[in-house]
Amino acid sequence: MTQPAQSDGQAPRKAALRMMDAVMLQGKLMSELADLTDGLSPADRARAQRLAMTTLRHLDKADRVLNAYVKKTPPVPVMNVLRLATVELCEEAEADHGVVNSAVNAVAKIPRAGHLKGLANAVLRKVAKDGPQRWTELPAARLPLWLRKPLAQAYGKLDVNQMEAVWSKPAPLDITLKSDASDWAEKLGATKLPSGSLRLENAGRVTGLEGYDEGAWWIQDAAAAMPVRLLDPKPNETIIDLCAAPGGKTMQLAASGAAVTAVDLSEKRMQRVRENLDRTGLNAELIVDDALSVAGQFDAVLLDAPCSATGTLRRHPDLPYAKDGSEFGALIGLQEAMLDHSLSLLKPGGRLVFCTCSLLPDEGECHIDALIERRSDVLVDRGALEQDWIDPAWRSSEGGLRLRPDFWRESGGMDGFYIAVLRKS
Ligand SMILES: C[S@@+](CC[C@H](N)C(=O)[O-])C[C@H]1O[C@@H](n2cnc3c(N)ncnc32)[C@H](O)[C@@H]1O
Repeated sequence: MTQPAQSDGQAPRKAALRMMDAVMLQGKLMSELADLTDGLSPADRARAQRLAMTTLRHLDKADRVLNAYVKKTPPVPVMNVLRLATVELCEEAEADHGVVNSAVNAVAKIPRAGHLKGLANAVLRKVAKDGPQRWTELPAARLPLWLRKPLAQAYGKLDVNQMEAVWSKPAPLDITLKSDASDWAEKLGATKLPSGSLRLENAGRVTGLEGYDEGAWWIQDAAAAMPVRLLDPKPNETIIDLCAAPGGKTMQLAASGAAVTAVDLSEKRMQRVRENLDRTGLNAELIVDDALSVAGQFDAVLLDAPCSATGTLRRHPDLPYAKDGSEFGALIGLQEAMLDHSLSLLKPGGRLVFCTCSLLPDEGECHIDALIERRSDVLVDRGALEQDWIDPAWRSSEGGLRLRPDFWRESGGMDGFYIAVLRKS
């Protein structure tokens, strides 16, 4: 098979711009846009994705640099060309001449905006001259207001600044080991985090790392591995994992020796769970269905409910620009229904871990507050959070665990998550 030829650098830029336009104008997530890099070599595809992600990560900072030179904001596709070029000049320190020329040519080809190429040229020459210095003086990029406002209400502006500082850097690679009694930290040159996950800086190609092929570990953010650590699964317990794909938590549960049933609505995403279990040599019964339709009685339930994913912005800087919060009301309703249904799957005395990778209290703390009000047979298990790797300040008043991106920030932060351990009488 002939490989697509390596390009001169224009193809990745063009693809990055197509992706940014689709995120900002059509509300698409980067994960839905793989077809926009069709025909590119693997190296160009990776570069296109990196350019788009880096520009989205620093978008507000690029706008603040550009605002000094742009009097009237041009249409989004033109603005995206300017933003990409600004990030290349200021964050990536690419050569001025190539970046400016490429951007001017890109603007010339935008339908009904070609006449703005002169503006692009003038603005970017100024950015090339003064932008890199200004870049170093600016604080980390701010989130769009629709998301910044509720986070500032929940955590205060200063703490949101700290979260934004963590989000301005790419995430390290965290992995979960199949068996804790192993020397993988040493073999991989990784740091062992207090919760047991391993962290690698600049990991490179994941599939090339030692232990990947033999399934000794899997990629999982340290925060995402905490719900199962708190569920504390035991061999032969029956555990149902609701909303399981791509299966990070399913593998943790299966590795404990529990009898695991994993449920996900998406056949395509469940295929990822199958592949992950095959690679790691772990077992679980897989059911493709709506979590609200499954029946049975289990010793424990893990509910990792679908949510806004606002805790995962380090790896998904596209999310604040693809979304506007309008879908979140429906998600909050679904989470409440799933929480009630999960409790119906629990044997008396059983335990349920509810979690979301969200920073919005409406998708975490508020659910547990409301649940305690409406169910006298459910208790929040505060004792489950008495772990030496849990900072007491992470515990919230209703008894759950609030994880934030700026926790462990000296070693690279973590995903935002909410976790509560519940017991049914
Ligand atoms: C946050 S992800 C789960 C991550 C997973 N627990 C892990 O650790 O790898 C949410 C999942 O919920 C699934 N989902 C959404 N609505 C669902 C429903 N009604 N029933 C079952 N699964 C659902 C999605 O397909 C998605 O895979």
